[in-house]
Amino acid sequence: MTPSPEPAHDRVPLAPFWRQWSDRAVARAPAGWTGLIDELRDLQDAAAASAPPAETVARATALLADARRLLAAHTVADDEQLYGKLLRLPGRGQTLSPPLRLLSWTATEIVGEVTFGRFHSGSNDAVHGGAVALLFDEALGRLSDLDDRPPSRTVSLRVEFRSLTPVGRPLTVRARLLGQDGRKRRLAGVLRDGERLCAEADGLFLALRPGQR
Ligand SMILES: CCCCCCCCCCCCCCCC(=O)SCCNC(=O)CCNC(=O)[C@H](O)C(C)(C)COP(=O)(O)OP(=O)(O)OC[C@H]1O[C@@H](n2cnc3c(N)ncnc32)[C@H](O)[C@@H]1OP(=O)(O)O
Repeated sequence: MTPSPEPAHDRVPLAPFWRQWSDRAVARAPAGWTGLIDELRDLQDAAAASAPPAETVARATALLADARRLLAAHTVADDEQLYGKLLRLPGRGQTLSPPLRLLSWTATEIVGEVTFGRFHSGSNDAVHGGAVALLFDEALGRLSDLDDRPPSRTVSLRVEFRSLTPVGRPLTVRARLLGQDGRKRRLAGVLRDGERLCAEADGLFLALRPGQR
């Protein structure tokens, strides 16, 4: 299959480890795989936003159970899964966090755009705080491992919620690498709705030792 990467994402430099990880998943992904993931994301938003009558609930539940059985018949080990591994796509082929569309990047800073759907709403059309933290983990994690830096893992992530983060609007996320000390990388991020600051974060990421899992 050929998931068509957005032009900007296609140019993001991937370190050898991640290139191999992603290319292997791309090579194994069947035709239509990214369409399935997009449908799943839209389904999550539609379910969160709906208040259907009982007949619709029964029909949708049966359809979902059918789809679940179809997929479960092809369960593979974590190493073999495709979900989340398509690094050249904004959403990486996963639905846990909303697609992060990179607009620009250097070795020490990325700027991206993200739109949270109803699935990530807490209440008041505002994004759940845990989903905001998830976005920061994703954005800081991508910058931490960008270019030729070895893979890292989040050790700590602190989020300050400055104002409500709206659902359904394109937001800007900016992540910066503040410094590196051996295996330790300090990163910071801000999330804005236009000029308004929604949240900011700082995180510590630790590069894995060779062979470390
Ligand atoms: C399109 C572009 C794509 C680019 C391509 C990117 C692809 C990528 C995409 C994925 C983007 C998603 C990104 C999600 C990333 C996760 O969410 S990772 C999952 C969440 N994190 C975890 O589960 C971590 C769990 N913890 C661990 O696994 C282990 O504790 C760790 C992190 C491996 C560290 O263990 P270790 O190697 O044994 O390290 P250890 O010797 O304990 O500590 C090393 C140093 O760190 C310090 N340290 C350890 N913990 C702490 C702490 N909490 N606070 C301060 N210092 C600490 C130690 O004091 C020590 O310092 P020194 O003594 O060396 O000065």
